[in-house]
Amino acid sequence: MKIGFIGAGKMAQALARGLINSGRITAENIIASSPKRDELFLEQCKSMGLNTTHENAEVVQKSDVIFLAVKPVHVSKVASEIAPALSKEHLVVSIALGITIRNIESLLPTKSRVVRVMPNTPSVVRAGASAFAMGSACRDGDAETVERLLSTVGFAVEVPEIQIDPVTGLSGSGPSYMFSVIEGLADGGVKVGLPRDLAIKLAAYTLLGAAKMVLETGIHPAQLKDDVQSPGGSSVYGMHKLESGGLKGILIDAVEAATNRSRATGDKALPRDFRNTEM
Ligand SMILES: NC(=O)C1=CN([C@@H]2O[C@H](COP(=O)(O)OP(=O)(O)OC[C@H]3O[C@@H](n4cnc5c(N)ncnc54)[C@H](OP(=O)(O)O)[C@@H]3O)[C@@H](O)[C@H]2O)C=CC1
Ligand SMILES: O=C(O)[C@@H]1CCC=N1
Repeated sequence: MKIGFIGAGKMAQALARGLINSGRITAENIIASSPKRDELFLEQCKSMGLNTTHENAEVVQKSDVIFLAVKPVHVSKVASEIAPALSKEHLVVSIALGITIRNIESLLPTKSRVVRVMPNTPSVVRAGASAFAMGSACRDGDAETVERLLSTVGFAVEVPEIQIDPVTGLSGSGPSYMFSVIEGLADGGVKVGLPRDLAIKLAAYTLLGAAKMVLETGIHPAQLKDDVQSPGGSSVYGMHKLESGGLKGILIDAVEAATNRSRATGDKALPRDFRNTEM
């Protein structure tokens, strides 16, 4: 299978690197494009062994599966550039924030096979979490193709499209929240006397271990939390501080705010005069 990325930025590179590291796709079967001004991203792709180009249409010509990995504001322009090169044999996978399948379909030739995916950057270490929703012209087997691709870089699940904005608020944006949690825990460790590099490692392993316990034991996180807190012990004192600061409430607010931002971005990122050309 030949994979193309239109947009060679952070998320495209995370997916490409994860795919290559999985051993299932080789770098020479991946091509990425970016505008001429963007030499840095393309140089990074070249150093991974990917084919690169400044022409978006070339990505389409050389790929079976084409990831639209550009910011939402660029989707409409990119769609108009690739539309003439698209055929019904291509699968177009959009990872753009907020942009609905209906809107992407309306920018491409009729019956274009479109999938909307919300991945996340831990795909780079094959610990990603992606959700995807299928477009109206997708064929039998397309969902399996997407699931197979995404599950080589982590967890992948098909959802109704209405859930993609909430997924964006949680797992799409979530790594940024968790990096801040690691940074904050590490700052705490440094404050009480740990060396910085050790504090960062301990914080990261703590998140990794907690996440693995949730996934591998199937036990509810509240029970796992209770199991750490001895009566009158240290953890409940720490927890009291976190809840005094409204930890769970602030996390809920964060997911909701990011979800709403995704919805609002989709509303305004595309021009009103959607094109709909014949294939
Ligand atoms: N980063 C993340 O964690 C995640 C991002 N996403 C989504 O993925 C998409 C890309 O995000 P991200 O990788 O972070 O962004 P980046 O800015 O890192 O990458 C976007 C890339 O698209 C290029 N680009 C801009 N215009 C065009 C064009 N006309 N044709 C081809 N390429 C173009 C940019 O070039 P230049 O820099 O020169 O403009 C850049 O290389 C966004 O829609 C984002 O919402 C989804 C999930 C997670
Ligand atoms: O913040 C963003 O725009 C993208 C979408 C999800 C994660 N990053």
